Amino acid sequence: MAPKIGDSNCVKFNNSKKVRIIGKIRGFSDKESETLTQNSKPWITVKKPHENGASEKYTLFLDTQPSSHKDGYELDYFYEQDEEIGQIYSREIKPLILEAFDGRNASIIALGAKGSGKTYTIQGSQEKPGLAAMAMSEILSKAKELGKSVCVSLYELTHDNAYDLLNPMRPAVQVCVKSISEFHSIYFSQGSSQNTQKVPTDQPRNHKGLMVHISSENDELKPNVVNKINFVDLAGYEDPRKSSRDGIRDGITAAENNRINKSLYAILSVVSAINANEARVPYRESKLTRILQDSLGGSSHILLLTCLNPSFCQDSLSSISLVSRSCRITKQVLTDSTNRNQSSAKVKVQSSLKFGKTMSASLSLKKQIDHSQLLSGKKGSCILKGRKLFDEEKKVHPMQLKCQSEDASTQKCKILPNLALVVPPFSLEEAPQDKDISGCSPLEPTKDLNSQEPESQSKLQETLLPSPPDDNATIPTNTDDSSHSGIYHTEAYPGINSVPNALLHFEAASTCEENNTLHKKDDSSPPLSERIREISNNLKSLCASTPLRIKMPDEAVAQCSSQVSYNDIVDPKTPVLELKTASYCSPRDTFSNRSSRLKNSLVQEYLNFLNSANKEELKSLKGIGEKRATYILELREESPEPFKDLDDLQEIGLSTKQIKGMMKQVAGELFN
Ligand SMILES: Nc1ncnc2c1ncn2[C@@H]1O[C@H](COP(=O)(O)OP(=O)(O)OP(=O)(O)O)[C@@H](O)[C@H]1O
Repeated sequence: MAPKIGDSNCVKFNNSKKVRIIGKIRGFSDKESETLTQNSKPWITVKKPHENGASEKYTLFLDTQPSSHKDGYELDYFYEQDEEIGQIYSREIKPLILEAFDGRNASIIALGAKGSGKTYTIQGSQEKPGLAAMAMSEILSKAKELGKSVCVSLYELTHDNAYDLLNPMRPAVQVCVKSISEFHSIYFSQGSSQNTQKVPTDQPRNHKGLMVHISSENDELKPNVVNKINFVDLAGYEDPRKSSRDGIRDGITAAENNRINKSLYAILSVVSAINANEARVPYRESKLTRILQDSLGGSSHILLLTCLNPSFCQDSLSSISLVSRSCRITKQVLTDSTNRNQSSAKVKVQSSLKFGKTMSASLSLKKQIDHSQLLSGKKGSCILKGRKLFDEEKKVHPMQLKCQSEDASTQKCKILPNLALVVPPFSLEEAPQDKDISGCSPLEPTKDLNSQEPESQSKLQETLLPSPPDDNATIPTNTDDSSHSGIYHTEAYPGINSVPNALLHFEAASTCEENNTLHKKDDSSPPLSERIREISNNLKSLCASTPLRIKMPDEAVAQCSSQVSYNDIVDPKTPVLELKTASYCSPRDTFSNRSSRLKNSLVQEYLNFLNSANKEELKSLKGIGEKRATYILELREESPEPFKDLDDLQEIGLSTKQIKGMMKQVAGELFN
């Protein structure tokens, strides 16, 4: 029986804490209980806050955790094996229901290794309902009391395509639910009853979501306001390196596993960015994060529930490691990323000056940085590392320098117009017009996409996906403004008509990106020397190519010359890309532009190599011996691509001088 709202042990979310990360070790199944011996020892030890000194966190210690995590994994709360789902419900979910009726969206996301109890906890069964079913009971009775209506959507993400479980072949379905028995018949009979359909897939691992829409169509004061609570049962995390020789594990190919893991990393990157209050939240990196966007960003609350297997499980260890990083970053990582933003802005200013333009930019940020603390203390460096591992986009692109904070009025943010020779990432609206910079034509979806994107999916996405004007901004959820509510009407968001196209474009781009990743992950990746040769050849073709020039809109350039205040900021505009074959560029300029591009691609190849090479290949590099190679593999276990820029090599104990030396050697090999 679900507890009633009003219990005293509810967790109180507040505005500054949008993300709460909890853990649950699942109970033994009957079969497991039979095989337990008296000598079976728990593999997880938990330190509660009062045993943890000043920390308010729970710390988990797991058997065989890597030395890089000897301090354990921090979580906001931890539910023991014998604690019931009802306890999680009363403490964690009830406050979110109250908030949803108050206008705040919420996402409850369960992740963990395969068999860690995610489905049991989120969905459960008719006999033992999970969190979603318990919540529905409460939501329905509260909706009745307040005269609101409740609809649900059930979807599944397979091969990164979204299917509506209520009818995968038709446009997205929202089914109005009036009673809990009606809900049970929909929810617990997925794929078997006439109400629900089997998704046309052979995929045993997929993400499943329940989206509950609470709308106030009968409410005269706030008509058409919709708020959402999402329950997401993510596919189980599986270490990408544990596939069998033929690349298949549990019926899943290595490529598919990478794709699934990529969407898990994407959701953690989003949570991590929101947790750190970062200006850019990478919603666009997976379809799931797009679907959940308006229930993750803005004032929404996120509850990340990490499910753990009761017996030793390497995948559980890896998943807690991934999650703990999103949890730890709040304070230190904000300063770290802030620091990066600042230095990145400085670099851009300097490079602009080099190009002879006058610019001014400054960032006034809420949190001040104690850089020495970050770099000196061991913990600091560990946190720095953790953040780096999730920092998908190290350099803040000036076009993305949009300050977002709870108290915007106290902040000053300046847009730094861009003169760097970097083509900015396109926004969804701009995508179709933009030149393709990734090597894939945005207007030509891949064959795979054509074959796997039936019209019904686009329609589903049209309904499920919010259509924010900008990937960089989180969507505010405001009960007083229907345009910000869960359901996006085309009148409110004129851009929504372009979503299916834009989505295709997004997919095409991400498919390319994925192909690159797969290429990187390929065990048979060529050794560094071969890659260097490849770069050398690329250089030749690069030299033969047409120079790219980026033209700034006049008004933006004009703004550069004077100080810009927060209020003056105009929406950044994508610079016009011009292909000028006839324009004059001095040979020296051409040479330095091209050699700096060559340098960048060489560095990138080197990092790719570090992110994918095996131990022996790593040891063939100058400065990397047995110990460092092992540590690199350990880092890769925690994150698929731990090295995103050269500074990250400091994590493996290399000094700036050593890193330079390594790169010189690599570059020198080009001429051997
Ligand atoms: N608290 C619990 N008590 C007893 N049995 C449990 C508990 N939680 C999960 N189980 C059992 O453990 C098994 C795995 O659980 P479940 O299917 O929920 O895992 P999962 O994480 O969703 O797995 P997958 O990633 O494969 O979907 C099931 O047989 C389930 O009944």
